[in-house]
Amino acid sequence: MMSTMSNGSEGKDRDLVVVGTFIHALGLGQVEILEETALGVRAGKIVFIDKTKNLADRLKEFSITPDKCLHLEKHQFVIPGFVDSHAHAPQLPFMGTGSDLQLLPWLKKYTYPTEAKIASNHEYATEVYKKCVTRTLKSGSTTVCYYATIDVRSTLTLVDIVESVGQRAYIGKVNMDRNSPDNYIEQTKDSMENTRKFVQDVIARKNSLITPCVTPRFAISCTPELMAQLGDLAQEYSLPVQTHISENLDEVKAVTEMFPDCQSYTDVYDQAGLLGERTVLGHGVYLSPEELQMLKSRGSGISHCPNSNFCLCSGVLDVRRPLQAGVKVGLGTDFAGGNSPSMLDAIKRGMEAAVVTSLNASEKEDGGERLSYKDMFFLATLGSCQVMGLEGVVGNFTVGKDFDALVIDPKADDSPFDVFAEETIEERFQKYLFLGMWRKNVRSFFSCRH
Ligand SMILES: O=c1[nH]c(=O)c2nc[nH]c2[nH]1
Ligand SMILES: [Zn+2]
Repeated sequence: MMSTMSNGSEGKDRDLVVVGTFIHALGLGQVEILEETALGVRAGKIVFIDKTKNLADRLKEFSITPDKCLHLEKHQFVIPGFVDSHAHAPQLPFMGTGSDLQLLPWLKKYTYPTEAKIASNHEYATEVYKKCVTRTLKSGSTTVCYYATIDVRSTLTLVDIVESVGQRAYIGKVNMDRNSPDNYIEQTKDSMENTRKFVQDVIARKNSLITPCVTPRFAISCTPELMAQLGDLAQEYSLPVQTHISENLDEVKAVTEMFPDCQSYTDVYDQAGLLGERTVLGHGVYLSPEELQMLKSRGSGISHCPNSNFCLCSGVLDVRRPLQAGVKVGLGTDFAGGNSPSMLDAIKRGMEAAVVTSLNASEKEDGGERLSYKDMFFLATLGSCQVMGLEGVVGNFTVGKDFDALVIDPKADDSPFDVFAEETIEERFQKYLFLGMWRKNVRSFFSCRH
């Protein structure tokens, strides 16, 4: 059901015009359906979007020959590639297991041993990362914000693999200099030196699709000294930052006790200079109104990870709270805390979280209307882009942005849902979001150069 259209590495300079139906989000709750539309791409960028009836004029204007036009079938439609704003590449081996524990014991029992094995066994790391990137790409995530491990060599291998398939990614070498197992911990000095080495290596590749991301794991596993130096590094190289915040009550309590001089969990990161306009904070379930105000003033955003919040019994984020506070929000899979690499799954879990939070809200604290599938689609595309600072690059179909898209075919062989002549495009689109399957319904990706 999912198909990918590739601009192909050799095709980056080629012209392409896609003719058919396009569906994208313009903002929260705002989904636009463009039927009988022609979208022109030159050197990977969208150069025009017009009604099909004006196609001949547009081809002339851009000196494009008709053989460059790809006419989609009536039942197919194009959506932006999904943007997974929070994923752990080395956790793939245990995805789908380990939901018996909550966050802190889960890290000890499942996560750290798996990540330590990947950090010390390069062959294994290569196998896991190849499988991981294949999974995310086949799920329709053309952009991913990845955590790797503390090891530079294998994290660079993840960069190689992501580069080889043309996925867009932020990739972070994880930093951990305390409260971690003896075989999976760094000295502060080594952590910084290795991070700088990693950053410089990735920048030297000059691949505009891949950005090194400063990645202190979370406040519990990083000293204030390390976090402050990482904040300086992010500023020195103008880098994005990713970390976890306020995911689980035991975690929040531990952070509060560890940092008595900070006003809040958010203040811990603020004091370290880690809160900027491209800071992606995973979870944010228990943030206070004051913390949300601080995030808004710093321009930092939250990656909502509903699947992981359910699987690890962390809690249920009422996404309306950060949104109403003016904080940017995107959607993430957070595998293997979450048990799926698919953003279609994240959308479904996000809908479930929206139901739970609206049922739980008392009349007095009514947060407004329950979020809709349109809101979830926004979070999974443009919302995640806003959090990652990529809203000017991808996330929807706008002239000047990169053409980064999935061609959805509801009638693909073995499609997990049925279509009927009388249904509207919008109904078919909803069916895809709730019943579609990543590998079956996507026919091709655009902008992934593989
Ligand atoms: O969901 C999570 N996954 C992790 O790997 C992690 N590390 C710190 N906090 C975390 N939360
Ligand atoms: Zn995570």
